Amino acid sequence: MAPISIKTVLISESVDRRCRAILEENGIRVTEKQNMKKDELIAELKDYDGLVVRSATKVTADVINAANNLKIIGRAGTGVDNVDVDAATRKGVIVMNTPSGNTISAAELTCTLLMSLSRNVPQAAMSMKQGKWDRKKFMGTELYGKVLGIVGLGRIGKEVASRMQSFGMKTIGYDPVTPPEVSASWGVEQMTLEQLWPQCDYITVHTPLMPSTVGLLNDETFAKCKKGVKVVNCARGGIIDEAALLRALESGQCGGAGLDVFVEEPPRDRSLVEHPHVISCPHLGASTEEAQARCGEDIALQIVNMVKGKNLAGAVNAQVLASTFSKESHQLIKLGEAIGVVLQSCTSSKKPFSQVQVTTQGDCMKSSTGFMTSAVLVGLLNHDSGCCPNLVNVLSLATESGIVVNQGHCGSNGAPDGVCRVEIVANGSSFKASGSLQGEVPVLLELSDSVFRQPVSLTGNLLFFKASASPQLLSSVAGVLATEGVEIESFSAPTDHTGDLWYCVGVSSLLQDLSALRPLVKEAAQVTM
Ligand SMILES: NC(=O)C1=CN([C@@H]2O[C@H](COP(=O)(O)OP(=O)(O)OC[C@H]3O[C@@H](n4cnc5c(N)ncnc54)[C@H](O)[C@@H]3O)[C@@H](O)[C@H]2O)C=CC1
Ligand SMILES: O=C(O)C(=O)COP(=O)(O)O
Repeated sequence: MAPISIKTVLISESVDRRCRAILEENGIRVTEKQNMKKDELIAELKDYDGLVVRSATKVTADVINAANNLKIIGRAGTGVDNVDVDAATRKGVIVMNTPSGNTISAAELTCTLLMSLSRNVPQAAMSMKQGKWDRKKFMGTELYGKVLGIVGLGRIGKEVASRMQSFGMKTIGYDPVTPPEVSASWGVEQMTLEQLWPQCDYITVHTPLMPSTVGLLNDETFAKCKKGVKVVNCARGGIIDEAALLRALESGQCGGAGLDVFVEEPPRDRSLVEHPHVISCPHLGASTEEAQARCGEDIALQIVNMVKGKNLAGAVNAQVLASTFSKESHQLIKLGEAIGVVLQSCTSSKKPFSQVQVTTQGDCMKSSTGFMTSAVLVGLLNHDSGCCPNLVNVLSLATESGIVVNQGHCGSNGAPDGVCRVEIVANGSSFKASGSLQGEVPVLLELSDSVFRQPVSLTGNLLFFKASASPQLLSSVAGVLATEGVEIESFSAPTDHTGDLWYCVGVSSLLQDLSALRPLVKEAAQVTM
């Protein structure tokens, strides 16, 4: 892929100074501006190519849609729920995070809250500060021998498990993705949530916030738990339903909660924070010097490596891009886009497209099918008014336009290796094109039923026309072009000579108006590559 140019970055939160330093060392201008209201952020962001945030900046659809230069949103941390990733994808903006930089810190805070819940440390410390010496009130329980349920066995869940095992806790858990044998290898027995709830003395949640995890612990599931169960949420506010938690605390069904995160941050409703059995922190899971240094450094390096065309790490919405960071793939993307452009120009009177099928052929294209499909779509949709397709957003743009996209790969079976075949359906008719690389140059091998004798080099100005073969065809076309002051630089004719077929000439400049060709040809289109 052509390197993405990022010249200016806005950092809208307190991100470790290494982030700014690394970006600036690599020629990127950085502005740091914190605590902006939404309108200020919208006004400020229009001048930037990149935005770096933590969890407090709400990068909503209206912020993204107003930021016409924005190419990347970097999250110096894990959760991207404060970023409207779908809106960013539609706008062609890459969203990337640094998912492992703060794992240990979040796991350590979780363990701290579990331990504090078992021994009432924060409440005891407060009472000491008030001059008291209350040994009876803060009687605790051991963690040893107790059961800890871990919901979400990803990076943080795993680290919490191994730490709490060293206290002699039995760790059980649930995760729809992590295989049971994997979690068993780090001492967590997996089971269904129905089986898990009644067994736990403590429950800690470590999932992302998404529709399936909102309210995982609610009135119904609290009722299935042991009376007095203690819960910790160091993941995202709302995974434990806040109203249900308050009710469970008041009824004694829940014996205590450690909360680092809230649905609204800071929470205006203080009922949970002020509850005597709740200990809470102002979203401190990642607030350690080490985690911030890692996340700040990681996000800056990831952006710099992407800008330099080295690799794409941490992208959450642009997986197709990750495999495009090689010289070979740059040329293949050019090929895909060029085939798309040719097809869109030669069928422009027949739009809209309803289907696009992209097939890569031969072993050397095996891992290219995904990005070739996106590249072809970029070429096909490039001229649609109001949409700026790129490899990040083009699949969603195509789906939104009702285009059915299919992709596949086939062996070459004796046919040439390294060919990209495209078939589109527009207004019920099918059109095909295929191309490949000759050296580094993208060439067109076929267009509809015309197989070119001399592959068309997809560079410069190209004039395509459909006509029936005749000995005078080229000289007549050349005559019209000469009248318009346009020189022919190359000519590709089809191998076949029957019926109406496509021809292509490389020209010194595009014609002002194609109508001069109309008496000679059935259809004509011109493109600049
Ligand atoms: N409090 C803080 O400052 C911090 C909070 N976090 C939050 O912690 C959470 C976990 O982070 P990581 O462990 O790094 O993420 P991860 O992606 O490594 O792990 C999340 C796990 O949750 C699982 N999961 C998804 N849906 C589930 C469901 N319905 N039930 C059970 N498991 C489900 C996934 O399969 C995955 O294994 C995230 O929400 C992240 O934003 C992360 C760092 C700091
Ligand atoms: O990384 C995460 O998911 C976090 O919640 C940390 O958030 P923060 O960077 O401290 O605002």
